[in-house]
Amino acid sequence: MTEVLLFRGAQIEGSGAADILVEDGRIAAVGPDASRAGATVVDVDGLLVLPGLVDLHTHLREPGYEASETVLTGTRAAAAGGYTAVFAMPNTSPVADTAGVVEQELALGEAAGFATVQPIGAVTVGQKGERLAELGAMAESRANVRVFSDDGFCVWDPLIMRRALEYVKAFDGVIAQHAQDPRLTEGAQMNEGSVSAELGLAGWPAVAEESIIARDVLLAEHVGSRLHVCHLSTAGSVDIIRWAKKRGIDVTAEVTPHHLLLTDELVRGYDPRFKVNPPLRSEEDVMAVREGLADGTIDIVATDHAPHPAEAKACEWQAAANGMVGLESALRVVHATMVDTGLITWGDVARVMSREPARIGRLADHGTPITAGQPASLTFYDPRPVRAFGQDDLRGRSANSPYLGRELPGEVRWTLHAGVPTVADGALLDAPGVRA
Ligand SMILES: NC(=O)N[C@@H](CC(=O)O)C(=O)O
Repeated sequence: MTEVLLFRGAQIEGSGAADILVEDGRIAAVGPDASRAGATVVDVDGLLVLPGLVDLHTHLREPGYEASETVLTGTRAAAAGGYTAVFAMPNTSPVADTAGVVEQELALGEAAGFATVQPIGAVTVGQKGERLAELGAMAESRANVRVFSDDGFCVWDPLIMRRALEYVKAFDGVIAQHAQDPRLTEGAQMNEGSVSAELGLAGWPAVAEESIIARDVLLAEHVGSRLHVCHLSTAGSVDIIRWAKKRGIDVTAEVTPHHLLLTDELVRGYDPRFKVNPPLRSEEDVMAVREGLADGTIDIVATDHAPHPAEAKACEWQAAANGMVGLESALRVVHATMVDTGLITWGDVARVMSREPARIGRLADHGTPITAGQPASLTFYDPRPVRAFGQDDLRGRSANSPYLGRELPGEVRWTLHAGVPTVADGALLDAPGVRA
């Protein structure tokens, strides 16, 4: 028996303040006067309640790269950021390209208990892009995989991409493409533009992303399958997705918090914390991805949480690894860039950070409405404080955050994973449900 919790005075977007009673992993009642004898009462006056956040793009690094992150440390970081489910990218060692590895990943998530871990399977064996992995076996495994990606690498071969799109139709799967033409980005170090020209760093042109997206939406249309585009970062990519959706192509797209906020101007300081794939782009691109998210062209925000150990970043720019951690900061960055700017509402935040990622990934029990009978995976967020993002905010194993020292609004106060607190009163718990 878990604790019965009564949250008093939570703000639900569109319906004002309400009390939320949580019992046995579910929302037992919602209303102005929900109550239960013996319930622990929690005053959440002034806090917003959101469906628990769902990240469609997390690198958990285990198995194989435990110096960067483990399933336990990564899901603790997730909980701290208000997430109750993460989709784990397959670029582990071994690569998650068989039923055995995705089932191992699932079991590690269940053992950790901080968030639901839904494995993503690799599209090709070893993510080498040469032949299809056992997509069907991963789909039929206990991990019930529906999202497949070679993220970190592009499924560059158009015939393999076509076959993958065709294959996953049988079980309503989706191919999540890392859109990057490898030839056009050989040796690339940063966005190709005026800053790269000035700094003399090899450029990573927008067209390397856009040409793959253009090809893939046409392939998805041709075979009548479902495509998801990972971490879209350029104005041209937004235009292509807008065009494809208008045409009725079954495509969805994600943007990362960092591409909503940061630009390639930051590379001038040569601080490898700002080195990421795809690279930080121009101000014009940032404005275009914000607009794309606001008008529904871009469906979701996904973190691309990519932890790296200190030594992979404490070196000169060219030698540094690509990637930024993002789970702990994502909601605050979306708050700053999209809500405080008036581009979207909190109801939209629930859609782009919970409901739609769960729907795209076909994940049950997440992104559900905040009504009686639904699973109690919830995030209580205080939008009022504004403070600098600091080391204390980082709860995973790696510290490669681009936001350290930057003022950001908001604070996650409570995270409930299936009714069990993982964050209580602003503090990440040592073990789920164990409060001091
Ligand atoms: N997004 C990143 O910058 N890094 C990713 C993989 C990748 O997409 O290169 C990682 O796994 O580190």
